[in-house]
Amino acid sequence: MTAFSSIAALRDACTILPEGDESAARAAAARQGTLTKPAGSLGRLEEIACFLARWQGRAVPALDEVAVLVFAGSHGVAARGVSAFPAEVTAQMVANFEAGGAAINQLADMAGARLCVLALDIGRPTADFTQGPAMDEAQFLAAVGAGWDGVPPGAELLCLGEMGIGNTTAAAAVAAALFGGTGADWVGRGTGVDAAGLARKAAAVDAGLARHAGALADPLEALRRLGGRELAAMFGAALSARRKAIPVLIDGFVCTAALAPLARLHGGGLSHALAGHVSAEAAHRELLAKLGLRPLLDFDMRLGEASGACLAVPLLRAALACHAGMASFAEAGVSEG
Ligand SMILES: Cc1cc2ncn([C@H]3O[C@H](COP(=O)(O)O)[C@@H](O)[C@H]3O)c2cc1C
Ligand SMILES: O=C(O)c1cccnc1
Repeated sequence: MTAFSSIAALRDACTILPEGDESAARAAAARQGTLTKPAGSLGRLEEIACFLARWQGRAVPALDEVAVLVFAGSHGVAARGVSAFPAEVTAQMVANFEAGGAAINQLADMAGARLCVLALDIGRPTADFTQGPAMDEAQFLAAVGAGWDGVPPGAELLCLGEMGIGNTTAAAAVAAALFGGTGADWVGRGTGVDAAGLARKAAAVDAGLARHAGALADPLEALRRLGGRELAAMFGAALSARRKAIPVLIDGFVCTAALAPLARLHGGGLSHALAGHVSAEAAHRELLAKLGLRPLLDFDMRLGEASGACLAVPLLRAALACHAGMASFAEAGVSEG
């Protein structure tokens, strides 16, 4: 049983989205106005406190339960020489996640977050999208459903990330389908391909865009035909989080491209999400700009795995420490301006 029995049912779920708790957001903003600091002086920390209030539905939000979900998938397009690493690294890294040896294990620990890794049929790559749809409808809905089901109900914040050799090519193809342009506009070095590898990536994206041209006006079809299981799962998880009133931290280029169809289907589709960082992957800055997302960090990271999302968690904790812990002018006996 998957969460969605058809693409039409999934599309319906994407078009009617809760807008968050306006009164909790207002109460948080009012509280910020009473705290012992000049109005607005904590800048984005204040915005973050109000954002978390809106999406958690309480004036004083908490981050006791932070979940990190990393989805792994295998890509048919990897056979086209689009990555600096062989496809088997995906399964090897899943084992590394399980053994605690990857970057995300350390960053999730440091962030006080619970890491969950979900491998999605990694023994069975998607189809090469230059030849046909990456996933058939059943495969796509199963992956979206795995993401939907993977969100822990009690989470107060969800960090999303991925592992999948070749997936910066899939992400570039999805971004090009949603926002226009050619492969060259959206591909980057990924794991570190050379100039010839970069040209192969651009050519693969262009071939995919041409192959699926008639179907790409539909954001869900773009994700199904050009994406991958871990991208579809991140999309499903972000949609589920929206329904469960759980705010989301987006990771890098791949994660952003995976969630972008939600913004294309619904104007405010990603208003429950913050961009944890801007990745060094070439087109991430542009993709965030297209989505109106301003990254929290700009750290030259280009890893994926939810690493950039996790690294931003302490900023959210800092926002809430001030929001919950500061005294008001009245409590502290400080004169107001
Ligand atoms: C050891 C290793 C660990 C990783 N962790 C994340 N990625 C990242 O690199 C991959 C995307 O880059 P490309 O499109 O060039 O293959 C994804 O698996 C992504 O999560 C890794 C890549 C490698 C090699
Ligand atoms: O920004 C990303 O998501 C990214 C960049 C390089 C490799 N893998 C992921």
